[in-house]
Amino acid sequence: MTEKKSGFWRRLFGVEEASPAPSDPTREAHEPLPMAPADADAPTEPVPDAPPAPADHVQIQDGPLAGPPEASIDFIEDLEAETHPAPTLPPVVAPAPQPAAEPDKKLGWFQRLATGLKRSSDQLTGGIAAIFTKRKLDQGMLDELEDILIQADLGLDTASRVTDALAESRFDREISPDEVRAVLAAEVARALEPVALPLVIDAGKKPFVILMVGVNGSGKTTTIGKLSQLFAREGRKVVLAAGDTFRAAAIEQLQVWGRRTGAEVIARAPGSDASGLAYDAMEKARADGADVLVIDTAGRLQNRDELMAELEKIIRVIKKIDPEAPHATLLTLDATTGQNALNQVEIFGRRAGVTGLVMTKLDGTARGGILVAIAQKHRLPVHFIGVGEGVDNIEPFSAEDFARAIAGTAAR
Ligand SMILES: Nc1nc2c(ncn2[C@@H]2O[C@H](COP(=O)(O)OP(=O)(O)OP(=O)(O)O)[C@@H](O)[C@H]2O)c(=O)[nH]1
Repeated sequence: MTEKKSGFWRRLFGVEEASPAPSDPTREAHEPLPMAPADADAPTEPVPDAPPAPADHVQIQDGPLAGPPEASIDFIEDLEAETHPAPTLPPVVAPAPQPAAEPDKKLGWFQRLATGLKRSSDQLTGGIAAIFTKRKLDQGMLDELEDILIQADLGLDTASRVTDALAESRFDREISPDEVRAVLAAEVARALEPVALPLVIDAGKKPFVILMVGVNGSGKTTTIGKLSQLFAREGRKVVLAAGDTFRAAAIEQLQVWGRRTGAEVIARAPGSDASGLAYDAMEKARADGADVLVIDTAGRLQNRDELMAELEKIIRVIKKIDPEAPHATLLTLDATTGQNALNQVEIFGRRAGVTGLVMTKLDGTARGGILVAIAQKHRLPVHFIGVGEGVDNIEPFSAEDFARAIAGTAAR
């Protein structure tokens, strides 16, 4: 099959592909990606050397923060009500732990997942249907399939595995699109299985500290709202820290989520020192006996060194109170950013010690296969995926469900 494997690269670049390193045959031979252009407009907060403010300087702002009218809570809620009717929420105070998902609830989630991944799935299944038209499987069809899988951002490794599996079992025999989709689902599940790991909240850590990091607009604050809802349903006491101190609207957005999910929100005025706020939030969450503290941070492009240094400072300050914290550092990745997400994982991983991933906005792209490429390259746990803005659009990540949804095969 060596002739087939070189097909995509030869056709694309007129050259043979580089072989993966023999020591790690499952990794892709990715060139370092070009950095995103520097965001010259992003505000740069000075990082003072002074130690963080003592706990009694905590400002918990119950009322609206100062800011333009379009950043007010009322405005945001009115706007959200207009554009996204608020989902019905359960009672916010100490709900009882939920039993395991019932079959129809599980099916409901799968349908939502399949709807969310429809663009990616349509792209793949449409391409497969066009190639596999009751003909005997030949090399040309395998090459075309490989192109489609690579265009869907699944990565060369998975694309090759799928075509190899088909070539081994079905070469020169008739094959239907359904059979190809089944092989695709199996290979995607196989690639994702090792990284589909739940976010385990260690009840022995009080609070269990989660730091959310990611580039601007990748979905940190929305994911915090969803997680807060999830934790509240599990009966946990949650505190949220509005560490995105650059944007008044981000602080207020978090306060809205806090109100909706029954979580206390620790905030300071816009422009405050983010590491000082993180310190205050740690002390307050600890004093209150919170189970989970989730710290929001300002979005930052991974190539902005001074902003990445600020993130490192936040982590250092958190460790002054609990050397083991943060217990989880979650990177939110916007699926629509495509290949740049690979670069984000690498740099945030190096600077902030990312422990797990949340991929958001999979409903907004036809190239959701990027999750598979990331899983194979970086091997970081994928805890959750986002397929919608609503508070209920979160569920622990399941490799098999994702694979079936993206390959357009039926639910289990
Ligand atoms: N369609 C869709 N939209 C999402 C999803 N997750 C987040 N969003 C939207 O993406 C936009 C940005 O989300 P935020 O949560 O504000 O992102 P952020 O990372 O906190 O942004 P910054 O504070 O600018 O760094 C909002 O309009 C969200 O509603 C998702 O899974 N699907």
